[in-house]
Amino acid sequence: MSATFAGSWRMLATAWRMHRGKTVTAIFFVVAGASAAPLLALVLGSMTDAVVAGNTRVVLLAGLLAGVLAFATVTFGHFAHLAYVELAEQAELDFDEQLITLSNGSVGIAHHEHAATSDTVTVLQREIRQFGRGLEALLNGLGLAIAVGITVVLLVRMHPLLLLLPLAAVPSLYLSRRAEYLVDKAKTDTAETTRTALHLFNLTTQLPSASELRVFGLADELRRRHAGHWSDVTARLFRADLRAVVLRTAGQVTFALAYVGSVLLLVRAAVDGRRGVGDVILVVVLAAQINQQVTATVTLLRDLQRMAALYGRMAQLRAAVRDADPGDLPAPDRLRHGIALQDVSFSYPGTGRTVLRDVTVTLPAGSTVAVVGENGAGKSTLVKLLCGLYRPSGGRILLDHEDLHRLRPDGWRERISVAFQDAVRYEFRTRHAVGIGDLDSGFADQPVRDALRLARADDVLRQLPDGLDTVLGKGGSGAELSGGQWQKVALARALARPAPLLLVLDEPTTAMDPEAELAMFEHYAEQASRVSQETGAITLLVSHRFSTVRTADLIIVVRDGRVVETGDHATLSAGSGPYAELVAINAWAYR
Ligand SMILES: Nc1ncnc2c1ncn2[C@@H]1O[C@H](COP(=O)(O)OP(=O)(O)OP(=O)(O)O)[C@@H](O)[C@H]1O
Repeated sequence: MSATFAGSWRMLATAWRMHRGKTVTAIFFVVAGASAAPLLALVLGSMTDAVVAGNTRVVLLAGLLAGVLAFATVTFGHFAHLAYVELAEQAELDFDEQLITLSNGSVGIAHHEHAATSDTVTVLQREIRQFGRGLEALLNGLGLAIAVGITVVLLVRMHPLLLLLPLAAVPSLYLSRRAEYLVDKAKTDTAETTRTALHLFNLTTQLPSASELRVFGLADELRRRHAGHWSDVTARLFRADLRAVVLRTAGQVTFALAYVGSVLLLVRAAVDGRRGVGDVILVVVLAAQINQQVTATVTLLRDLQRMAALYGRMAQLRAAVRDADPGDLPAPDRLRHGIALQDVSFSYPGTGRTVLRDVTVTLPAGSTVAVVGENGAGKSTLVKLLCGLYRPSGGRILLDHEDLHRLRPDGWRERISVAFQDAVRYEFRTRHAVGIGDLDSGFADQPVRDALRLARADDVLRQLPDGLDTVLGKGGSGAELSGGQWQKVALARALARPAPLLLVLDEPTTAMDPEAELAMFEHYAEQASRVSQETGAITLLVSHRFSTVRTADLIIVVRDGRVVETGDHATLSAGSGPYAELVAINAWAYR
């Protein structure tokens, strides 16, 4: 219960933060509307007594007052609704932003790997949309508390035993809480299956997978799996809902019995002449209202508990993404020695498998380094560690003798640039899809054009109907690009950042032909070597193309998570180690 109160309090604080005037307006109308209902019962009772006594003046006055109270009961809720519905929308936006901030706010991306965190995010994405109902429940709860207070006072005046009537609501409330817990638990338990079903749904309805689905004839198979997962989720949620309904019904039956008892109590008193007809009317109306109040309380509590759970999940997420001791040193202006990996090992969170082990290698300042190895060797993982997206499970990464994790994370991120293997396709205007690589440039024409030129993407730009202002992608009037063209845009984005200390090109050019890749890389490396004289910048290339790799100052060969060889092309290819083997296979494949 204390979590529900804490959640309610936070919800009120959220509404207050969104808009004070609207919060006060909503509270006023809800409270006034709710108080009007029990007062209406009182006035109706008095009016009935006045009718029986033939007192026309009181009948008229009470009638007028009853009209005003009935108007307030019926309409004030709508006025309140106007105020809180907008508050709720603002709050939902605020939650969306918090969720985005939390998902992106940590130094690394390790929290995305934890199934529990992923499930929390899945449930939050859905529950955030319920904030409006939660806020409505909270405001109505306030009104209800006041209405119940007035009702209790009026009932006790009639007969002390009638005080038991609201108490009869307690089992109902308890059982409702239990029911809510069961439903909430079922949602958490089914979150993983829901996520899989959503993934399958996206696969079967979206463009990126459409071709493979047709070629492999996967549509029926994926539809079957999707249906299977959804049926499983639906069945489990239905079972939880069923148990919840049984519990809630049991609680309400208890109250219904108490209601009938109270009315009988007053009817007997009226028959004995101890009470007037007006009192019977008052109690009949009040008891009916209590019934509504209890039903409303049960629903309200359910919504409030759901909101409390939302705040709880938000706190869990905040704790999950909080980084242990993020560094606070500034990133260096230049690299003097380079980046040294010392006995680095790594396992992805939640897996017991070591994908990098005992990696000890130095990337000298000012050099061009190539990482080669078979699929799954650990090349991209190495890149992610260098970017600070994960912390090594063992060993250290030193930047000029300073541990990478002692640096302020955003400081280091400002000094690196990466074209990832699976680069994001930003369906933005071209100037934005490239310009976000260097937000400081303000998406101006020249830097974006320079980056596109550096990435050898001038041809892509030439065919865009509105030049830099062409929206990329399928959506609306967008221009869809080929896989290689998307890669060039991603590469331009990485190259847009001026003078990074570490530029990583993680197979960003697989869709380019080898000559184009080599020309791009040589052109870039030439420019980079000029800049790196001053800054000691390192260019790290992950590639399977030996024509490009051979130009690197240092080649690192990774196999099964270990660095098995380092050196330059001439030395390594002259030997008989893994690199020479790979070169021979490559030469044979391309002969
Ligand atoms: N997010 C992840 N969670 C768990 N394991 C992962 C994750 N990403 C990669 N791995 C595993 O780590 C190992 C190394 O993967 P990595 O992507 O670093 O290889 P790679 O050398 O870049 O391969 P490729 O040349 O195919 O891109 C693989 O066995 C892979 O299954």
